[in-house]
Amino acid sequence: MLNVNGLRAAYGESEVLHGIDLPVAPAEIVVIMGRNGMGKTTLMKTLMGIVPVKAGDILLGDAPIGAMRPHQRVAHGLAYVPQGRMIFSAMTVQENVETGLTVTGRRQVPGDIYELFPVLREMKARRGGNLSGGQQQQLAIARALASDPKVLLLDEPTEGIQPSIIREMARTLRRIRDERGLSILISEQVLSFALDVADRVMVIENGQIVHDAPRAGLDEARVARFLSV
Ligand SMILES: Nc1ncnc2c1ncn2[C@@H]1O[C@H](COP(=O)(O)OP(=O)(O)OP(=O)(O)O)[C@@H](O)[C@H]1O
Repeated sequence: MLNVNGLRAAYGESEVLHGIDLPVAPAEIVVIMGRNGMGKTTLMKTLMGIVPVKAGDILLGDAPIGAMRPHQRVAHGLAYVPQGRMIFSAMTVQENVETGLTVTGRRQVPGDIYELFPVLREMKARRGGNLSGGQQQQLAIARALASDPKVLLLDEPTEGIQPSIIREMARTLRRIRDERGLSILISEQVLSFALDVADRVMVIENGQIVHDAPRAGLDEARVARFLSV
C-alpha cells in the first residue's frame, strides 16, 4: 500500500535519510523504532511532503506521491498524526475533527469516528487545549481518520502518555486496522507498545534501516539493544 524505495532527505547540505526502503502492506502495522535523532521524524515529514525528497520514490498504491504537496498527499489517502499531536487548542473537539474533513468534501464527522473514541463524543464542545494528553492523542487520531485515509502515519504517539492509556491506544489502533483495512506506520521508542501493536518492527539508525523483522519471532533483546544508548 505504501512503498518507499531508496528515500533520501536532507536539511540543506546535511543528509539525514540515506536510502530508506520501506514497504507497508495493506492492513499491516509497521513500527519504526530508533533512539532520539536517528531520523524517525524526518522520515515521517518526508513521507508527508514537509521535508522534500532528495532522491528515491514514494508510492501510495500505484500513485507516485514523492513530488506532491502535503495536501495532495492527504487527498491521495495519506494521514499524519505529528509528534506532539498539534491539536488546535482554542478550537473545540468537534472543530478539530472537522479540520480533517476538508479533502473529503463531507460536512459532518462520520459517526463511526466517535464510536472509536466515545470520550470525544462526550467532549465535543470542549476546547482541545483542555483535554488530557491521552485524550488529545485520540483527538489527533480522530482528526487524521476524518480524511478517510488508506495509510496512517503516527510519530511517537506514546510520548507523554501514561502506560494504561498506551495499552488502550494499541488496542484501538489494531481495531482501526481490522475494521478499516488501514495500513499504519508508527515511529516509536517504547518497545512494549511496539510489541503490542506491530505486525512488523524495523529499526532506524543514523538514517538507515538496520533491522527488519516480523513481530512473530522478533528477537526482542536485539531490538532493545538498538534502543539503549
Ligand atoms: N530542521 C532541521 N534542520 C537541521 N537538522 C535537523 C532538523 N530537524 C532534525 N534535524 C537533524 O536530523 C537528524 C534526525 O532528526 P529527527 O528529528 O528526524 O530524529 P528522530 O529520530 O525523530 O528523533 P526524536 O525522537 O528526537 O524526534 C538529527 O541529527 C537532527 O539533529
